[in-house]
Amino acid sequence: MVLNLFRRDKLYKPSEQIADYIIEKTIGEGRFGICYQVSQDQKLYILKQLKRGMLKKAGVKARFEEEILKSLQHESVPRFIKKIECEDFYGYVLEFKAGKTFEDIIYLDKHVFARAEIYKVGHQLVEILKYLHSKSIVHRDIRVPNTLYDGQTVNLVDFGLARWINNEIYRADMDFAFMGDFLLHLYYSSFELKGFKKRPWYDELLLKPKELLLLKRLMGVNQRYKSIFDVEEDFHETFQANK
Ligand SMILES: Nc1ncnc2c1ncn2[C@@H]1O[C@H](COP(=O)(O)OP(=O)(O)OP(=O)(O)O)[C@@H](O)[C@H]1O
Repeated sequence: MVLNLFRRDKLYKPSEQIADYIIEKTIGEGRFGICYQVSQDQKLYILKQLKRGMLKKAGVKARFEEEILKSLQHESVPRFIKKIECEDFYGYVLEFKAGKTFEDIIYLDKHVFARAEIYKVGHQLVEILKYLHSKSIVHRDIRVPNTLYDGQTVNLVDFGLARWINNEIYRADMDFAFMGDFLLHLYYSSFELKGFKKRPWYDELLLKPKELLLLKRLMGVNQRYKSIFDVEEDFHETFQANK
């Protein structure tokens, strides 16, 4: 059955059922879709409902997340379980990944990331990017609401903006500025503003010279990295030097 694009989107409530899955709760609603936590046989999953408006406007682009997730097999990326398509619903079921978003950990829990933990998290992110880029995929949305952490493992979700690298519009190095910005959120978790004057991050954070250069190159303030392997090399050298 094919989704009727002209009907309004139905919002599902806890204990309602879609295919064989029971809605446990709504996690969030964005411009493109609605994200639910669902269960089947007491196991948790994520169900993403794509909005009709977005399916109409974005056309094939709306299906990239699905195609890309189907092509990936990595412990830090949710597995694509199945597509659900009927007159009332278009979406898919994904593996549920443990952990809170870094957004909640930093801004709700007020967790402070020391340098050793920034290294642990950053190292996992580099490994995920190595995998994605080796598969010719650029994520383009690595941000604190799209990364989950349970204190040990980092998981990357939301592949809605991910694309196949074509070295023109979609380049692997697009992920580096996101990675730099993500790391800055971790550094800022321990930052206390002294005085009133807000300065740029590279002036106000207390960073060692190699850390500063790594972040500046990720952010494109200094010459941008060409490949994730160059990032990896500098990342490890930087943190080894700081031990
Ligand atoms: N596989 C997953 N396992 C656990 N939680 C997940 C998973 N996928 C998404 N989430 C949670 O759901 C939230 C929304 O997911 P996602 O960003 O993929 O949906 P979205 O509809 O694209 O939202 P937005 O439009 O706001 O980006 C994430 O911030 C995360 O907390």
